[in-house]
Amino acid sequence: MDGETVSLEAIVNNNLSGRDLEEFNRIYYGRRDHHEVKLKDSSIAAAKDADFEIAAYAFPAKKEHTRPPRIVKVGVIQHSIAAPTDRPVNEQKNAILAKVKKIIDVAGQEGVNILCFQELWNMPFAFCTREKQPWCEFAESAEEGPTTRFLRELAVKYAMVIVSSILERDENHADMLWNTTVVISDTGNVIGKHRKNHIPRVGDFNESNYYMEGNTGHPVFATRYGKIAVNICFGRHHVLNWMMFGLNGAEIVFNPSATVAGEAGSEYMWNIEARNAAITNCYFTAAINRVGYEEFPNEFTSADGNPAHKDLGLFYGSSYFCGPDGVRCPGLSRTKDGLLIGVMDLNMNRQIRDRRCYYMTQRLDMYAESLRKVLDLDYKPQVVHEIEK
Ligand SMILES: NC(=O)NCCC(=O)O
Repeated sequence: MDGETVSLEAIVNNNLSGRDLEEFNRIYYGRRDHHEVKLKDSSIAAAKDADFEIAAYAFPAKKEHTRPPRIVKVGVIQHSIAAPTDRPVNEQKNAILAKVKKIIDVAGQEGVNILCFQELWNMPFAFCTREKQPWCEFAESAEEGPTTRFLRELAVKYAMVIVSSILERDENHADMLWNTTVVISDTGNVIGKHRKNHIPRVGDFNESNYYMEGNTGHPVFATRYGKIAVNICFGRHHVLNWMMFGLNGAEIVFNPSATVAGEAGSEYMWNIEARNAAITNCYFTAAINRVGYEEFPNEFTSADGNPAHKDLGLFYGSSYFCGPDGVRCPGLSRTKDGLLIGVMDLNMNRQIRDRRCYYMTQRLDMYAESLRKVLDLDYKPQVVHEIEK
């Protein structure tokens, strides 16, 4: 990935210093100082060895009289694929698992409590191709498949909740495929799963050829470390999707994604959407994207007049966290594998809710009534015209 911009942060840090940099940080990130958290020397060495970036930031809340702090260490991993896409399915999958295990081990040693990966992390994002073979063979059972079994052991070993986005094959329902995120408890049990609610039909994202819109609603998983939910990739463009997780009590919402720099993925929106969701819903968000180019054996087009091509473009990484106050940390790089850790005091959610009253001022009743009317076949938009006199 020579020649690619490394990150927005690199551009800013290479060009600003002193008061200008502080002012940029205050206005853009929401605070002058990123509250960097010190990492173990062994983690830094392991990251260097395995060639991934590692960074950690704190999101402290105010001290309260009646509740102790609720500090949770949250980790997200972004990574590229690990073997060419023309290799046998299991070779490709095992290569990714082996590579990512090194990052999970570092997260475990850093005491990460909840860890989330990018969208469909154990396979190439092959849905651009529209080919069914061999890509459908990456699908596995959410509860009993090899990826879940692999992670269950690590969840127990590190007392870590793991949020794993995979291509699911539901053998109990006629072998159907789903884009599913599995939530594995620190006990090693599968707490539950959520299926992607909004399936893209844009650019090369031809996912609707493979799976349908999810049927699991907006579940919030009550883990030992906090209540979490998953808004899978394209769902980040849908504000009501984010809202429902908040209404169901989510304290942290993960957005495992696979998105590219072009119009279909809209890199300029990436830094806004999960951040806006954190603000309007007063919860923490974690946006996680894939990294690198994934070239497929056969060319494909997207019926947009552009020449046929073999890859979707650059998956630009840039994973980040945002707090309910809208303060975010620097993102990981656009080009490199990475582990980002956020040390979050979940007390901040209620503190911000009390202060800003966004839930209290929400007017759900008014919107429920308006939405009911919009769904009527004979709905007329509420547009007021000037009356000519
Ligand atoms: N994976 C996925 O839903 N990508 C769609 C493109 C985007 O909006 O990011």
